Amino acid sequence: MSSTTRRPLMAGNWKMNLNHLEANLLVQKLAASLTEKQLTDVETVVLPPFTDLRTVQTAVDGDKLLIGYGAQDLSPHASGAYTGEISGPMLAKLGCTYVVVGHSERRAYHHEDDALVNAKVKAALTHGLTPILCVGEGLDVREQGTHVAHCSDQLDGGLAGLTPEQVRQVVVAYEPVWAIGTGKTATPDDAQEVCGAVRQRLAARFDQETADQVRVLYGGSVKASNIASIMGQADVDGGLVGGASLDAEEFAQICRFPEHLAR
Ligand SMILES: O=C(CO)COP(=O)(O)O
Repeated sequence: MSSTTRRPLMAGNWKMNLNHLEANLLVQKLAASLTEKQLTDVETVVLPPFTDLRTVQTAVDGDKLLIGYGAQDLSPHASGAYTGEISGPMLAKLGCTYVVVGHSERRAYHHEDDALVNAKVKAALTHGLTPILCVGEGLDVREQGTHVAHCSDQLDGGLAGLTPEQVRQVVVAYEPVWAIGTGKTATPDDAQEVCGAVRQRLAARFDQETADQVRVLYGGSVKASNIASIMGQADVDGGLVGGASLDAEEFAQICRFPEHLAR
């Protein structure tokens, strides 16, 4: 399968930004900025904070918007005495299709290790959510030149114990930590190097069909001005966009990247 048969995915990770009123406005503006064809060609997804999800669901359902949505994290548990946690069944009930798992900010600030990330990937799949499994190296690892091995290890850890059928349900996002929120984007070649290595690793650990089907995103200072060159890479199937997804017009321009490729 070539990259052209994997449907591009642009996912906006809002992180801890926007209240529910601002969320409603942004989703309406985003939908108004994209045509039905554009939303069909490029899967467009927003990942708001938990407190905005019900509002986003109401906007999407009420106006039948072709925008998907999901959460930024989930509990590995389905229910119970886990104060402050949100479960997979709760997210599924709100119509979420995606959930980010193992974002570098959660690995760094909440000490999430590969075992917990793996449990969360499994919880997402059990409850019918598509996990967006994040991998990525810090600057120290990049400078040592061991970034491919580092990301492969995180991939192995996140997908441990899964069948090839389950892995085909997963989206992988390569987000070099040194490029997140820094304005320092990886070059298209940097993105391709690791996204390609992720696909090779999937083929080696599972099978070629699985590797061909899994979508691999790039994230880290993605903007309207750099998305086309990143999407021009064979193994990059989309973007996980932080800061630029908080601006409806900028994110819509990112989602319209095929127009820039055609030029
Ligand atoms: O972490 C990111 C998305 O998950 C990337 O964030 P920025 O696009 O703000 O660099």
